[in-house]
Amino acid sequence: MINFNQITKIFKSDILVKPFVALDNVSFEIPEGSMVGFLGANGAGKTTSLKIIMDFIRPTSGEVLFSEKLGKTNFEVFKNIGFLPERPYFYQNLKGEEFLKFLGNISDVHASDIQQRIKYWAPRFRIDHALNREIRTYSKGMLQRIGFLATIIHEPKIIILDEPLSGLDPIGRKELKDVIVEVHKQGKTVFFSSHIVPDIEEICDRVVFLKEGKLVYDGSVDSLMRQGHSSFEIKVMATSLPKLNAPIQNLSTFAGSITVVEVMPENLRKIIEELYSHNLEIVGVESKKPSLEEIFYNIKG
Ligand SMILES: Nc1ncnc2c1ncn2[C@@H]1O[C@H](COP(=O)(O)OP(=O)(O)OP(=O)(O)O)[C@@H](O)[C@H]1O
Repeated sequence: MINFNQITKIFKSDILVKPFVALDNVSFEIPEGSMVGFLGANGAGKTTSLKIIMDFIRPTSGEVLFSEKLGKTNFEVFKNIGFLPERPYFYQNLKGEEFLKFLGNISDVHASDIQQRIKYWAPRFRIDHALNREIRTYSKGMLQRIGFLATIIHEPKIIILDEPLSGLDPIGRKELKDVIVEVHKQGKTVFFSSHIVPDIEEICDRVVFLKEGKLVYDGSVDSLMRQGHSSFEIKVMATSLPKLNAPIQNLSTFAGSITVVEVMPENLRKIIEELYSHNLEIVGVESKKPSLEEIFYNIKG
């Protein structure tokens, strides 16, 4: 649906300051119907990429290609994108409902459609109870939810959210993730940036990972998870172990009387045989899959 194609962005703020390469020949895709997490540490280039997609800034080289399903002209394309910036501006004196109506109006949505969409979405966004209150009284979680609702009031085909979950407590994050999932289930393509891997692992089917302005990964969460090597943990009833010949990954003691030996699958049998040959009692063997976070830590940029 959106193809970010060989984009480089160099910031040159001053003739005396060295130009800064914020994005270095980055390409990735946002396929139609997908939920894509855009991952990267602070300063990796996520916001810069989103600004380029939204045409707020121009790339130094490369181009953003939009599928015809989004529209044939720039005007049509951007009408089909809902964007929630990292720090959205809210009219504090407006009530929630007035704010949504205002935004629906400037997006040319018919008044009866705005009303119908508010009626449908507000309870799902758990904001219906506060629509008659001024926005100044909203919590951060409520602001994020009404901001997100505002981005879908004109029924765009794709929704782009810049760090929507940052600064929210666990309950606020769960509530917002629930509505992101709900909106995606209704057929919308979703692209959101985050630096929190478990959030992406939980709800996304694809992930784009940037590290210091370079693309490290663009693909499905499943195939990335398969790249992580599973290991096994063998729990042995002993406070220490004799020297073992087969290679082990890690050794730790647990509850003062159990030693946990981590081994790769190909060494599991050899280690078990060695432990038995020393008359040690094995009390458990468990497969240990790395989390997406552990896999990312190990990816080289
Ligand atoms: N206008 C600018 N002029 C110079 N450098 C800039 C400009 N905008 C961004 N940068 C630099 O580009 C790099 C990428 O910034 P960007 O905001 O895209 O990162 P990010 O991945 O969104 O990080 P965060 O998670 O902190 O928002 C940073 O080092 C930033 O300082």
